[in-house]
Parts: sequence; C-alpha cells; structure tokens
Amino acid sequence: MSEWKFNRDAIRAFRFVRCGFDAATGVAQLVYAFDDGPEMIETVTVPGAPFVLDDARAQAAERALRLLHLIAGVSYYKAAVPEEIRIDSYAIGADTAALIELIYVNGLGEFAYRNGLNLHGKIRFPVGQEAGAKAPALGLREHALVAIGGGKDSLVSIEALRALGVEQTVTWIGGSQLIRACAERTGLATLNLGRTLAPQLFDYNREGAWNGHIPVTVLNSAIMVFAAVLLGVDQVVFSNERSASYGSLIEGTGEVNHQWSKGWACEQAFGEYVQREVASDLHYYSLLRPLSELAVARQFAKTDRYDSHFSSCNRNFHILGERPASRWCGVCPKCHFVFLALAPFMPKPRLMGIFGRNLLDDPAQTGGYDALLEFQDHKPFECVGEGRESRAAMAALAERPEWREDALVKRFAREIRPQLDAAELRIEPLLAIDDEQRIPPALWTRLRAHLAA
Ligand SMILES: CC(=O)N[C@H]1[C@@H](OP(=O)(O)OP(=O)(O)OC[C@H]2O[C@@H](n3ccc(=O)[nH]c3=O)[C@H](O)[C@@H]2O)O[C@H](CO)[C@@H](O)[C@@H]1O[C@H](C)C(=O)N[C@@H](C)C(=O)N[C@@H](CCC(=O)O)C(=O)O
Ligand SMILES: Nc1ncnc2c1ncn2[C@@H]1O[C@H](COP(=O)(O)OP(=O)(O)OP(=O)(O)O)[C@@H](O)[C@H]1O
Repeated sequence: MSEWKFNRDAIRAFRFVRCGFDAATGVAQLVYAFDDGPEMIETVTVPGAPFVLDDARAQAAERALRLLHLIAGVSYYKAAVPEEIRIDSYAIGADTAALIELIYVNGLGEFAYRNGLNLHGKIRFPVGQEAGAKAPALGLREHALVAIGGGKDSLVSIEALRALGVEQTVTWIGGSQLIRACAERTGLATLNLGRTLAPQLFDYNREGAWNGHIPVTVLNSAIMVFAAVLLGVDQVVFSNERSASYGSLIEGTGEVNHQWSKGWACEQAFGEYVQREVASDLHYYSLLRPLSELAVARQFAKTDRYDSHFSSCNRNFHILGERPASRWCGVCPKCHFVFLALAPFMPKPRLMGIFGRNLLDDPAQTGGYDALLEFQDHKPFECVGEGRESRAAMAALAERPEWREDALVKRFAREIRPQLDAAELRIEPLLAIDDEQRIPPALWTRLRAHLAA
C-alpha cells in the first residue's frame, strides 16, 4: 500500500478513532486520523496509578475521557478542517455535539479569522444514541484541583483559597519548568499531569497544515476534569477573569476572541455539561470570574512571594523550541499589559525588579501600547485586559510623579487622553466585584468578603 501523504486540501474526513485509559499506568490514549491515514495518538498521564475504580467512578471516567477525546481533537482537526467529522468507536447525543461544536467554532475563531476560513455552519458532529444514564453523584471528597499557569491569575486564586482554608492541590499540565517552580513556591500539594501531542502534527505543520490558536484552556479543563474523577475530588478550579469574555473588535468582521475558552460562555457551557453528563457533584468554575484584570492585578500586588518566579509571557510555554533568555520578553502584548496592570498597585522599584526594565519608558513599545489602549488599532489577539482597563491604568499613572515623565505615559497624557471622556478613565469602577460566577455558594460568600478586605 503506498505510504499516505498529508495533503491538506485533499483530505475529506477527520476521524475520532478511539480513546482508552490504562488504570494500571494512568495513561490515556486519544486516537485520531485523517481519512485512511496513520493514527495520530495523543497521550495524557495522570500520576497516582494504579487506579482502582468502582463501577460508578469507572463509568464517569469513561464519560470524562470521551469528553476529553472530543475536545482535544481540535488540535488535529484544525490542520485540514475537512468537510466530514466521523466518530468511529462511540456515539454522542445532541447535547454533547452541541457543546463540542460551540467549542470548536468559537475556540477556533481567531484561527479562522487569521486563515481566512469560515467555520460557521461547517463543523457538524454526527449525533447518535449516546450510551449511559445521566451523571450520578459519585460521593467525591471535598478537595480542589487548582490549575496553575505560571502567571499572576492562578496565583491570586491559590492565595485566596489558602487564606480561606480550602484544601487544594496545585495542578498543571505539561513540562514547563517555570510553572513547576511557581507550583513548588506555593508550598502546597502539587500534581503534574503529562501530555504528549501526536508527533505527526508537527510534521503536518511543516507540510502546509492550517495552523493557529486553539481553545487550550477548555482542553486543559477537560484534562483536569478527567483527573478529578480518577482522584475522586469534587472541584476543578481555574482562574479566568471577567475581562476574558471580551474579544477584539475587528472592522468588517465583528468580535474575535483570542481567549474564548477562558470566557464566561465557555465556563458555563462546559461546567454545566460536566455536572449533567460526567458527575453531578463535580464542580468546575473560575474563582476569578467576578474580577477584572485590574482587580486581579491589585490582589496579586498584595504579596511579593512570587515576584521572582511568575511570568505571564507566553513565550515561556512553547512545547518546541528554545527557552527564552528571560521570563519576560518585554515586547509581547502580555508583557505590555501585565506591566501596565500592576503599575498602579505596586511601588515602581518593585515592578522594575520583576521585569528588569521600564516598558513604559521605551518608545519602541509605542505600537504595542497603542493596541492595548485601542488607540488607532484593535486590542491584540492575546490574553490581555479590556481596552478601558488599559486606558484607566495609564490615566492613573499620568497622575503619579514617578511615572508621568516616562515616554509612553507622557505621550498618553498629551496625545491620547485629551480625546477620551475623563469619566471613562476612573479605575475604581473597574475594580468592582461582579456577581456573574458559578463558584459554590458557601465559598463565594467567604471569597467576596476576602476580596473586599
Ligand atoms: C505557547 C504558545 O503560545 N503556543 C502557540 C504557538 O505555538 P508554537 O507553534 O509557537 O509552539 P508550541 O506551543 O510548541 O506548539 C507547537 C505546535 O503544536 C500545536 N499545538 C500545540 C499545543 C496544543 O494544545 N495544540 C496544538 O495544536 C500547534 O500547531 C503549534 O504550532 O502558536 C500556535 C499556532 O498559533 C498555537 O496553537 C500555540 O498555542 C498553544 C496551544 C498554547 O498553549 N497557547 C496558550 C499560550 C494560549 O494561547 N493561551 C490563551 C488561552 C486561549 C483559550 O481560549 O483557552 C491565552 O493565554 O489567552
Ligand atoms: N499548563 C497549564 N496547566 C494547567 N492549567 C493551566 C496551564 N496553563 C494555563 N492554565 C490555566 O488556564 C487559565 C488561563 O491561563 P492564563 O495563562 O491566563 O493564567 P495564568 O498563567 O494563571 O495568569 P496570566 O494571565 O497572568 O498568565 C488559568 O486558570 C491557568 O491556571
């Protein structure tokens, strides 16, 4: 048989071939293929094997594994975005298909925009008779797997849960040494979940596959939900703030959200599905949903415990390629935004100590900050706060003697602020704690009081 060759535009179908879990080793296999091509196998490893599961937990683990199989397929589907989607080894109902199509169409929003593809109405999952009853309660023990990403957001959650006495395991996926260092710095229990992508994907990328951004947060969430079932714990906690629900407004296209799967719509759809279809007592939520990016930055500034460990710069988190020389590249939108968001809430020398330089006194960063401010440009496709948050933070610095002479702050005061409504530039309204969240009620009451302190 002639060897199958990846030819992006000739591929007709994307196949979910099968998924399986070996309880003796803790290794899950997620298997995909294009047409009759080679199997692409992604693995996820959960430490703590061998797992001995009663029937109810084993069935819930199977449901969580299938959910993961369906969501993680996005990495491979995107390489060719073929017309047909096939599920070879199990059937899904309309509820499951609707969730996965929501995640694919919205989570690939930036991918489609940048590649000039229209995925609306194109992504259709086959619906059949889904086996298994609705999710029972599993009697999961009260304990939170708290996702850590190495940046400020999850560290704010971890410290808030510590202050509230919530039992937690700091959890991350992949091999990032930066995340490991942050996790160990917490002094709490840690859990590192393994993940290896199918190697063919990197080859296909070199051979002309479509490529771009994927909804990695809901993918990480599905991995942690699977782990929570295996470990018998009742909470999976992420740290996605309110601002993540708002995308970039693109002329002639509308809103494109780089971080859709960090947004409220995804948290609700995924969290409700998990309780309906995986385990009714398994709670998935973002602890920071009620907060804006500026409110998160203000909370983060309250402790310097992680100043020498954390980074929000995504250049630290590539699977392939070199590790960056510094934790902060200083030229990407996340570096620009985190520097600006922290500046109003911590002494300037401390911030300069974290970044090693003053990004706001570097004229070369003008374009980057204009995009953050939505001045003559749209918000960058990155996990950054809303434009109004950046504008309010810059306006606050323009009133500070230690900041107002810096190049970009002075430019904002002279050229941009005069064109803005002063009422829109106040920080206080942006620090308000919202009520849109799905945090367990007893915890939410205590957290609200803690955040208001
Ligand atoms: C770290 C990063 O930004 N990676 C994006 C980058 O990938 P790159 O090619 O530079 O290198 P690698 O990260 O090593 O990935 C190699 C290829 O592997 C594919 N891939 C990787 C992980 C995965 O889960 N699925 C995959 O398909 C992909 O084809 C890579 O090229 O550029 C890629 C193409 O634009 C992005 O797909 C990579 O994005 C990662 C999946 C990633 O982890 N990105 C996060 C930093 C991220 O974007 N977080 C968002 C949350 C978005 C959300 O809605 O959840 C955020 O912080 O806002
Ligand atoms: N490798 C990972 N494993 C598990 N969870 C992760 C991983 N990377 C990010 N996350 C989680 O996904 C969510 C979004 O990631 P994000 O990078 O925005 O958060 P962060 O790193 O905590 O903060 P920052 O926005 O400052 O980078 C957070 O809850 C984060 O903990």
